Amino acid sequence: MEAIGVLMTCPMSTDLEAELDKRFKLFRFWKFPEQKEFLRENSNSIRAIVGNATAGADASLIDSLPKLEIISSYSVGLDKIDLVKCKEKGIRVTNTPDVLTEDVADIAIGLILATLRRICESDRYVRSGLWKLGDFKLTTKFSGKRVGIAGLGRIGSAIAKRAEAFDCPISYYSRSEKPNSKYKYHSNILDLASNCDILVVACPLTAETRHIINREVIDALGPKGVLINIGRGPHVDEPELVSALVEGRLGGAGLDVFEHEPEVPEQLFGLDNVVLLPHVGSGTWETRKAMADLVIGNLEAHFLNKPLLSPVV
Ligand SMILES: O=C(O)C(=O)CO
Repeated sequence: MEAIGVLMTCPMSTDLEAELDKRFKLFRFWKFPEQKEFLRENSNSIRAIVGNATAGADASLIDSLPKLEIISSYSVGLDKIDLVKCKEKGIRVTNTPDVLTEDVADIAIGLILATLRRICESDRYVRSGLWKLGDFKLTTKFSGKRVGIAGLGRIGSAIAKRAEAFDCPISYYSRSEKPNSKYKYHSNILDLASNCDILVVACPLTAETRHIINREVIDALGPKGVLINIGRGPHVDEPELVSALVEGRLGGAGLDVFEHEPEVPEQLFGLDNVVLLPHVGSGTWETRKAMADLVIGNLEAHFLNKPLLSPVV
């Protein structure tokens, strides 16, 4: 397979790069400042793309690669890939489901605890020597709080399972009710937000779910409510979120993703009721290795004419 050209869209894992280098002819797209010229020269040798949650494959990249057969994404989310175009052109698409579910659900619970119990602020309190001047302020209990989940897929369900261990009543919103779920279903996000203390965004980003967390939803969650986002930044109308937090109309937020990441609104930096993470939901050695194995496994399966391991298209 050494002659098969694989285009990696951005830096994502040096281990994955090394493994791809061993098996394929790997092109590192980000190393070519003149990308148009690069594509003119190399488009006929590229048969696969490896993308991720930062850089996938839009219609123009797909159209510029006449020999493209498969996009193997180093992510579960597919919002950076033009799936309609792939279907039209018969290009296969794979992602990395399941292997990252536990890590992302763990980080959601971590964000809830860090936000309610002010773990990051407490840490800063100790480091800065303030403890010697007096005890830290009281914080908010997590156990027993009503947890609402937008999107009860693999990750949403894993978050629900974890929150159950904290004795939290769980409810959820999704496009349709899950027939076998024991959790309370709300057919719209506004009802969910009005009936929970902590709202967790765990759905895929689509045209339908873009800005699903808007001003109305934030106001329904209210000054004691907390928003947790481990989905995608564009699920949230970010300027509305920032103004609600600054004005005290929302109780707090724990965010792993941002609308224009890695740009983060600076108004958030001064707020102690907000915990900010640099999109690290799946960022453990164990999970990233499993994701890399899946990316390679899918490419090898495709080029050996075997069934794909995690096909989407
Ligand atoms: O896999 C994804 O889509 C991620 O965002 C990982 O955190």
